[in-house]
Amino acid sequence: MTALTSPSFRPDPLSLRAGDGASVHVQNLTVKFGSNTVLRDLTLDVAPGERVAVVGASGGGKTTLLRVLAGLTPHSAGQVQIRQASDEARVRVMFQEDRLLPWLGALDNVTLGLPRAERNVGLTALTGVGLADRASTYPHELSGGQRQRVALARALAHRPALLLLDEPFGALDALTRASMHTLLETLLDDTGATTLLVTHDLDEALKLADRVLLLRGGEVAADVRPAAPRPRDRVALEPLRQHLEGQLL
Ligand SMILES: Nc1ncnc2c1ncn2[C@@H]1O[C@H](COP(=O)(O)OP(=O)(O)OP(=O)(O)O)[C@@H](O)[C@H]1O
Repeated sequence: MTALTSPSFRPDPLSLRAGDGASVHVQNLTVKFGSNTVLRDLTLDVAPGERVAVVGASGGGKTTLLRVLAGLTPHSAGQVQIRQASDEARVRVMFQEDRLLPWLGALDNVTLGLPRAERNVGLTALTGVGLADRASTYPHELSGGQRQRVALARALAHRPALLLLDEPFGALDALTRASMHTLLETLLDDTGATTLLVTHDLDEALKLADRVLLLRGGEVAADVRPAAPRPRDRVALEPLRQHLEGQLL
């Protein structure tokens, strides 16, 4: 029985905090689709609260890694453990498409699947993404950026210990994406969730992550930690960006 589901539990309406972020332990992970080996003997440890960006050429296995962590894709060999010290680790995924239900308003989309006792967190999350005044607005009445903010609120309202983001801003224009970066940084500081972000955008990776993992041929080709503190200065990161870019080609 987790503390979150006990009848006496009253979530703090001002907090989206996940508790401790989850730790992720992946050992000798292999994923094959038929004769295609997509992840090959991959070993990875992620510490609680760490933010990892996963980059790499198209088809390199980034989404597959995320889907294995989310329990959506079975693995062929190896071990995957997701642990949270104080609770059962909750895992949420956010995709490039918002995947909102068109017949539900924003708040109902955010609270869908939440236990009744936790529904008030939905409004906190919607407030966190700046859309409290659009609670009853339907997805088709929102812009693409606003829909992704609702999708982010939905992920955060579940207070995940592990947040998996698969190209969440890939379909947004550059300005909206930049404002989503700022928003995500603030919200992640609030939640403490361990985060894996799959992205094609090296600048996004270097701006948001504590650690950048480059996948190539189903293996970890680079695992680097930008030394600069956040918020990061683009100029200071340029040598590291060029180094990673060289390995992406
Ligand atoms: N369900 C599946 N069945 C068969 N093959 C699959 C399946 N899912 C992924 N693959 C294959 O696995 C490989 C890796 O795909 P994956 O989506 O993980 O790569 P990616 O690095 O996320 O690529 P992109 O950057 O283009 O999104 C590809 O060759 C893809 O065709």
